[in-house]
Amino acid sequence: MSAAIIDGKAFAEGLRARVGTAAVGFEAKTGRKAGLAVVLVGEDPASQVYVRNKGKQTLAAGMNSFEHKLPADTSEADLLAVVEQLNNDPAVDGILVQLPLPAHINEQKVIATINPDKDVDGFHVVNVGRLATGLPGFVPCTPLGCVMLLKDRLGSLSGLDAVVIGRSNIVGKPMAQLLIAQSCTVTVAHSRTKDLAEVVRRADIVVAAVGRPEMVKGDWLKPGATVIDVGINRVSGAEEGKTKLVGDVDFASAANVAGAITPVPGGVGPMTIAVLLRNTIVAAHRNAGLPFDENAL
Ligand SMILES: NC(=O)C1=CN([C@@H]2O[C@H](COP(=O)(O)OP(=O)(O)OC[C@H]3O[C@@H](n4cnc5c(N)ncnc54)[C@H](OP(=O)(O)O)[C@@H]3O)[C@@H](O)[C@H]2O)C=CC1
Ligand SMILES: Nc1nc(=O)c2c([nH]1)NC[C@@H]1CN(c3ccc(C(=O)N[C@@H](CCC(=O)O)C(=O)O)cc3)C=[N+]21
Repeated sequence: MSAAIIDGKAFAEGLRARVGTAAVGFEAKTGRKAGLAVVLVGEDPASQVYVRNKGKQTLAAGMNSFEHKLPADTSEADLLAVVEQLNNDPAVDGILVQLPLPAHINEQKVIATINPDKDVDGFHVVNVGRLATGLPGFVPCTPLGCVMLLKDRLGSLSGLDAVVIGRSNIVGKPMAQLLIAQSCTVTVAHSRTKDLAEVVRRADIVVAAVGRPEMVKGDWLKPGATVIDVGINRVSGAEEGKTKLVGDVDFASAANVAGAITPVPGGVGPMTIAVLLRNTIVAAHRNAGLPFDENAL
């Protein structure tokens, strides 16, 4: 193995500590804690773990955590009413509705109901538009976390060739927007891309957000490339009956060719939660009309 390991877990710890300091300052100025509301519909075990981790880390950063767990058969109208109530609650600065939602609920309708100024996930069309046009708004947590790791590692990204594999609204597309804003030359690959390995071989920066365990192999990479593995795939482990997490990149072969690579777990995942807390403290200050230098976080 020759690649440096990009320690997302350590970077996320530092970011959460800085958010915690800002949260103390917010409470001193306003007399109340910043608050994040997380809404979970249904009992998907993985989602329950994420929501529990978010709640714990929110409290640890000195903010209030409001968890709304609704049964899987909750109607769309009832969910929209919960979102409206959170929009109108002055103790709530950020709202996250855990995705995916059960099939009978229209996700776009739910996202459209969230007040864009409390949309700490950055999924509302208003925030998507703000990102695309370079206006201040909220940027989706996972891609913003990826850019933070890239800038920490590489400094300026200007002029670098970046390939994003995946074009989802929550990772691939906002990732491409952020890399354009960093002056990368960006290629977005997806399931219809011809000769993906050749496309990836051109890249100085590879971001894999596919959802296919260990798909990207070491011999697809330009030597020295920086590899950000967004994938979270639970697969059967070495021991009978046990599972483990792997990314979308075949870590063992990629680490022989890449210059630097994020591990799974311990890479992008912890950054996602830390950026969620960051977005929440930013939302709290903005909505209270308080000045705040978010670039200092
Ligand atoms: N670490 C974290 O914090 C987070 C991790 N994730 C993880 O990231 C991964 C991606 O998530 P998400 O974006 O929501 O997934 P989606 O399923 O929404 O999107 C997957 C994308 O990958 C593309 N794709 C699928 N198969 C191939 C293939 N064989 N070759 C090239 N492209 C392909 C799809 O192409 P097409 O559009 O043509 O169908 C699509 O654009 C998942 O593993 C997910 O668990 C997600 C969010 C946060
Ligand atoms: N509205 C919404 N916003 C999201 O941001 C959102 C979502 N819905 N739905 C699901 C995905 C996925 N996601 C992750 C968050 C943390 C880890 C994480 O902490 N991962 C740890 C490991 C966790 C474990 O061991 O299971 C790691 O990679 O080290 C992973 C994935 C956020 N998502």
